[in-house]
Amino acid sequence: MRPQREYHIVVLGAGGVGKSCLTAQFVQNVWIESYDPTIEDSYRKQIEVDGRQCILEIELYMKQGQGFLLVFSITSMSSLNELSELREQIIRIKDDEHVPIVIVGNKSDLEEDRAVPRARAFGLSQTWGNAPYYETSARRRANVNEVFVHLCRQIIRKDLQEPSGGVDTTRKRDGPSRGDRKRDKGSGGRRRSPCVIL
Ligand SMILES: Nc1nc2c(ncn2[C@@H]2O[C@H](COP(=O)(O)OP(=O)(O)OP(=O)(O)O)[C@@H](O)[C@H]2O)c(=O)[nH]1
Repeated sequence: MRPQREYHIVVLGAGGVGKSCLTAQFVQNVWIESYDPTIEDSYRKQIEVDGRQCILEIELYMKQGQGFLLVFSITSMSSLNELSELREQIIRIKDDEHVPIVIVGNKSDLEEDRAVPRARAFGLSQTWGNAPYYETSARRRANVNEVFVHLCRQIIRKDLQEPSGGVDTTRKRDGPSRGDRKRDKGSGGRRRSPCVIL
């Protein structure tokens, strides 16, 4: 079997778009109506992508992230508009125009409240060099695996071109626990708060 690699993913987007719910669905297969920060500490997931075992770990720090899920809510145009600035920050911080990004329009179960036409989000994805665009529902667990797998696949592809990208899975982790980070978020405001999976 191919060796395991560990990849760092960052989930970003405006407050309330569903970052925590998407993550909980992906990692734990649960729908959390009202997010409870106390169950956060086991977020780390091993998946197989194209025959490779990958450990996904979501990081708080953009600098560490190798792939980014940029999440908005299809019920909020402003949440889509916030993504452009986030992408610029990512490119600046990573110093890489081609950093793996997947755009995620969450809350697709709320079609009747849609404020972002699909074509609008798709248009944005095209201006970002055809970044993949998915509509997801954390509530219905629609397209949840797909966004993480697609992002992981992009990271793998990049990792194969620039092999220093992945992280040795035996390395020691440092930094605060996910719970600490989530609590910090409360004092730092809701905008652009990352969802951290460890
Ligand atoms: N209908 C619907 N509601 C959702 C979905 N995903 C999340 N929500 C709701 O949206 C609200 C915010 O979800 P969170 O996952 O906490 O959002 P977040 O982006 O992590 O928000 P912050 O922690 O503030 O950054 C919650 O009330 C969820 O129940 C979805 O797919 N469909």
